[in-house]
Amino acid sequence: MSLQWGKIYVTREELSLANVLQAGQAFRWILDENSGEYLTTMKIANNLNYSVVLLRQTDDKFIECSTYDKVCDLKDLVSHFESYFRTDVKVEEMHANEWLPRDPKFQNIETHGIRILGQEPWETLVSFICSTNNNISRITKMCHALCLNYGKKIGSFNSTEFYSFPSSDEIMNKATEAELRSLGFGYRAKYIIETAKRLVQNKKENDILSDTEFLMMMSKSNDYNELREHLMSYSGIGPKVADCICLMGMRKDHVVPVDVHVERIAQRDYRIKATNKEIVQLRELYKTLPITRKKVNFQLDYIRTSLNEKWGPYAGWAQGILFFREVGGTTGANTEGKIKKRKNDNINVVAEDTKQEQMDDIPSSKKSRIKSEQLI
Ligand SMILES: Nc1nc2[nH]c(O)nc2c(=O)[nH]1
Repeated sequence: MSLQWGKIYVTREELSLANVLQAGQAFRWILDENSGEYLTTMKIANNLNYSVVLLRQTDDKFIECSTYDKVCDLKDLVSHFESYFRTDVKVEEMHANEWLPRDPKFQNIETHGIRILGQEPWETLVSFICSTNNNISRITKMCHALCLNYGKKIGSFNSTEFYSFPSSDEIMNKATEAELRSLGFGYRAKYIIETAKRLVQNKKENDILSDTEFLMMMSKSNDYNELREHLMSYSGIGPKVADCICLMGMRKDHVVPVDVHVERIAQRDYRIKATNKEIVQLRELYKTLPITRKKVNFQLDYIRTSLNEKWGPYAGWAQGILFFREVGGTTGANTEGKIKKRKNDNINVVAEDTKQEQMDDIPSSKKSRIKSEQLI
């Protein structure tokens, strides 16, 4: 099949597909190791149905995008990916004009072509429920299992089958907790079922059919604290997961998700620690937000607000760069159905020693060690 490709003009310093698509933000991109193309399914433009899309980066000045089903013209596809990759945000400019003047530590920090994605919020929400106490390899496996078992088949290309990401209705109607447990979701099985049911109920009460539309409505009509309160009302969503959804699924660029890795950075590099007085102030702030008050860890929340103040309106992007530096590495699916750890794109970086481990082929006795190394 001959494909037509559209060009998105963005340099490799601003966007490295290898460092962004399989590095802990998105979990459903599949790499064709022969062609170097990345494939997944997405809803394009205003289309309600999923299409198979392809991306490649063969030049340092642009990336290229295509789709098998020609769901829209190339101009609209290019616009879709400009929005997905948030090309309106210039990371090099942010580094020079926002982060470096506010934080001299950015003098020694390269951006590695990393940027925050503008993903579909429902898929982001479910993916980050799966991310709790988990590594990229297993999150990837879970996201693909959801699509294979509960999504719609979109097509089969070069013997790889592609599925949509299941809606909350599809999960509610087709999945059970026991089945998800048998697919390897562990305790997250219950969270996914309960969350899908609540979202179906919320959509019904608001007379909205689409998960994307409901979550975007919540995102637009609430300030950050209220939005986080809403997100944390779903089963399995705590402050870190809620903040990842805000940042990577709702374009809340200032939000800094704080997990053990960011806590380590904050304490080691910035000596951030809340005093009792600061904790009391946060408690007071959350007086009208009972779920936040219950679920939040005040020390971690203080780190979140401190880093947000330090790095400014695009603090979440600064976190993304430090997170990649701290946790490192890319891991994702290939067209043979294997999940592999890969080398980072070494744009102005010394490549890390990333052995091409096939996670699925590693004996389970060793897996627990690898899992704990890669928890994100
Ligand atoms: N940029 C980030 N990616 C992430 N993945 C994940 O699971 N957590 C994070 C995060 O905090 N930042």
